[in-house]
Amino acid sequence: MALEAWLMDDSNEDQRLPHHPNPKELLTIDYLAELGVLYWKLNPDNYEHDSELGKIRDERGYDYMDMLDLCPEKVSNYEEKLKNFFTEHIHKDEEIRYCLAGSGYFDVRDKDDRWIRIWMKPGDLIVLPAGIYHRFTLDTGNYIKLMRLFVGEPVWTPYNRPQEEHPVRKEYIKSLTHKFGESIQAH
Ligand SMILES: CSCCC(=O)C(=O)O
Ligand SMILES: [Fe+2]
Repeated sequence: MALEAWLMDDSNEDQRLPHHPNPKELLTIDYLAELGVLYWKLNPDNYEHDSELGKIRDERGYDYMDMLDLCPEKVSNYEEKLKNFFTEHIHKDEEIRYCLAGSGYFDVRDKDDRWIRIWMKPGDLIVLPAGIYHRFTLDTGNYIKLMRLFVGEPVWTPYNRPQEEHPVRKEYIKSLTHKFGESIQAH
């Protein structure tokens, strides 16, 4: 099963609901690629000995790895962390997440500043580019186990929106402009 991503509706319902538009319409991997979002489908049962994962890590320099098991028993300040994850932000570096169990939603802004919802399930590995506005929420299953990857010493610092003057944000907008021309708006 390929990755599922869609344009979110703008209802104020629970963030853990899918927020599918009516009619339901899925976006393509190419659409995400245009935003700089990368995606791989891997075998999550084999993550400790997976040569495909090893190859991606080698090629992209992801030498750091740890696990985030998002349940109240294993995470300190669980509620606060979830609240922060759902606050729109950017990072100076890529955000690389590999879902090993459970599921959840990564929301990213598209070039027209609309929310795209990406449903992460076991085997889904995504890379969000530095400077893209995004947020994360659990879905109604209420559980996810993620592998976090990074190049070198990890820095997880979020910079909450607005960050229009942040050099990394500007760089990201420039990369979009190269792809889409001048029609894209700076927000
Ligand atoms: C649960 S990992 C995703 C949340 C996030 O955007 C972050 O950690 O920066
Ligand atoms: Fe983030």
